[in-house]
Amino acid sequence: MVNATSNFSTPSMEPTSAATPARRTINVPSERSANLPPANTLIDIEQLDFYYGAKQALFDINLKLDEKRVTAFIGPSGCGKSTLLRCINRMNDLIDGTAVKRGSIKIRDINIHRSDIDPIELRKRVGMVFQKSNPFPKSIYENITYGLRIQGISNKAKLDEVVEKSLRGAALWDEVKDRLHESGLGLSGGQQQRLCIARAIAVDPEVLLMDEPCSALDPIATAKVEELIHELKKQFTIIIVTHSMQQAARCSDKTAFFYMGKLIEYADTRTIFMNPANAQTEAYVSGRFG
Ligand SMILES: Nc1ncnc2c1ncn2[C@@H]1O[C@H](COP(=O)(O)OP(=O)(O)OP(=O)(O)O)[C@@H](O)[C@H]1O
Repeated sequence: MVNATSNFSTPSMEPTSAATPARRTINVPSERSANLPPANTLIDIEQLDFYYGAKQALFDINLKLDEKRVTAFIGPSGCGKSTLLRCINRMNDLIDGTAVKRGSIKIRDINIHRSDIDPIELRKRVGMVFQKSNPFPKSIYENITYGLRIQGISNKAKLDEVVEKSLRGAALWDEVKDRLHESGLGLSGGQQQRLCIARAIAVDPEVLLMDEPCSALDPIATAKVEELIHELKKQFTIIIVTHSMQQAARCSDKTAFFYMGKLIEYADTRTIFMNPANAQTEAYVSGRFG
């Protein structure tokens, strides 16, 4: 996936001593440059305040997410990355007491909280892949076709076509083409995660939200999913929450850094890791907190 890389250490703000932890060195692929051609905004988040009951979890988030690019959300535990991700397909609606109290999220200029928007339809357009792979206890074939069958599609030729296309899209076809009718639970952890990605893309979404999709995977399975993300962005807009700075640097075109429910800095990934504007971002990406 990645050809050339440039090594760097973030410039020091203070001398490293026994009292200060060693700084991280992040490799940012040279293709993650600021020279990407401009992209259209697909998702426009404005002045978003989000609450769990009385507790405010997101404060005045303003963020424009590019179409057919990969954006990484990074920041220390509890800063609101997953909350914001789940706002984008209204998954938080499923949690009692949650509310967007101010602001908006628009996808292609349509406010996703408009009264005529059906959250189930929205989630077809904005698919999600979770930290822990969660295949249904069904065959590989049925996992992929589940969403289509719910939509009333039962034509076998059509279902076969989508199964092959989705599994190829998730770089899993060659590994499972001879066992499509065996249980998805019989696959390895990495294969199960790619099966979940195949299931998500089978309904042809525009956006894929990925919440720490590799955190339960070994390095080889992680590398496969990262390679896949690189391929998938040709077709989908991808937003990935990750705790791995290396993963954000390898996979994403833009990175948003959050701290305590606020968006601190958002820029192309190379800038965030090599030349962040904000001292908190610099401290986080260089490993001095979080
Ligand atoms: N279901 C919930 N009910 C109440 N508070 C919640 C709920 N989910 C998250 N929170 C709170 O909202 C804040 C943001 O949490 P969130 O999970 O979005 O952070 P995060 O950056 O994704 O963290 P992590 O990296 O640990 O997954 C935290 O203070 C968290 O405790």
